[in-house]
Amino acid sequence: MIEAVGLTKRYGDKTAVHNLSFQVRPGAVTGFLGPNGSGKSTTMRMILGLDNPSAGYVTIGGHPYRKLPNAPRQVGALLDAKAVHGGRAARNHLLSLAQLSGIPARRVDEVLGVVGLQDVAKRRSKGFSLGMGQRLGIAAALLGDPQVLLFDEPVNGLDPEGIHWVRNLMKALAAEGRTVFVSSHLMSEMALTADHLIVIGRGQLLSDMSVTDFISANSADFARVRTPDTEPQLREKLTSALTEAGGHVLPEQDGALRVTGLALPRISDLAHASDVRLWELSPHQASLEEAYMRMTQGAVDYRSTADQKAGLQQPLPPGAQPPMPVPGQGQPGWYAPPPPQQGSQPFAAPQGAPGGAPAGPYGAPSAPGPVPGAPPANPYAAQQAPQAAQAQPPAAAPAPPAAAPAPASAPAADPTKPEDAR
Ligand SMILES: Nc1ncnc2c1ncn2[C@@H]1O[C@H](COP(=O)(O)OP(=O)(O)OP(=O)(O)O)[C@@H](O)[C@H]1O
Repeated sequence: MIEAVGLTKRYGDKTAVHNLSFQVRPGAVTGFLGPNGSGKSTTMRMILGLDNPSAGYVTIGGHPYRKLPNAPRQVGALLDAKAVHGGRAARNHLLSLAQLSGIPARRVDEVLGVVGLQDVAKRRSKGFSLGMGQRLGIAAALLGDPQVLLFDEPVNGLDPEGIHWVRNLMKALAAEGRTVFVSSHLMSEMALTADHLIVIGRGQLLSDMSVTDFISANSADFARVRTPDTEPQLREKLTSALTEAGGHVLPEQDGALRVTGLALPRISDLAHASDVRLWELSPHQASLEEAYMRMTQGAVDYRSTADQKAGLQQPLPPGAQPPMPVPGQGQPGWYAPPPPQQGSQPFAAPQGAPGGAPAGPYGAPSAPGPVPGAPPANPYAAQQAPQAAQAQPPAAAPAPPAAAPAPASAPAADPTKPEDAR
């Protein structure tokens, strides 16, 4: 088990991680989610003893990483897949790591097979694609057959088949009773892979719960209501009636209304009592992706000036920043999620539940191609530059920081800067 207590990391004026406490248990995949710059890599580096906490502590199996006897046999990590000697053949890279930790050479060939790199084992890794680099990094993490595994963005650069394989690998490792801690930006991917989620924003804990609970606590049911386009006054009339009845009404881009806080039959009755005809009254549920974005919205450091999430958010006064989310209460100013109790919404059953893909043996990297039942891609995934990611078992060498520091002042208001300025 990994346990963090009051973990804090400051770099000068910048607090990268603030008073973070959580546990990562064995036998489950725990997803570690947060926007860019929220402190995921910093937390992982502290877990692996590569950075010292400014306050608090973190242990693995009750010991700080640096005090673990034969740590590479107990903990494996993929932090930055580019942290390899590019001139070395893949097999030789793994062999040198194995020799440093007293791991027999036959294990190198085993892990090459597990990640599907056996045919390119003699090729220099500098010619590897991003996906091959990730696989090599995962091989390095598995080398010591450790009980505890940390993966920082393991699916970065992988094609759908690779993503599917990583998903099944994580699940299989957890099913063997190992502790698997995986960071990602992709809520949709984590919903399929993880059993438990830890969500942070600006270094602070926003959520620590099972995926199932996260879905029921954060996926907001809402109704779409449309009045005749030809009579805009009916829309106004209905908006007033629904608001007076305690509903929360926001305009959709196509002229419909998005209503939360009122059941469908009640909306229908209110429309009838107000003498408003309806062209549409339909149940909907916000996706998990939306729920995650709602939760982390106030904790996003880098945002495009053309914000695709605008439709989810209530208008803010000019120049105002969204407030930080309050743990357990969601994001102020966003569509309010329903209260977490079950059955309070008469419409729309939860969708996007985890476990969409069947678990498979992790020694089969050539998994079937398209991911069945995979949710739509995160619209932000395409905006993010592929991140340098690298693999390296923690004992191999003191790792350089996995991510370069961001500029001291967040470029949120600067349209000349990319969304992820690092
Ligand atoms: N060595 C460092 N010196 C100064 N600031 C740093 C350093 N490392 C990280 N930071 C800052 O700490 C914050 C958290 O960074 P971190 O890399 O941990 O976030 P992250 O959640 O992993 O981000 P991403 O998802 O983009 O990889 C950022 O604002 C970053 O700029």
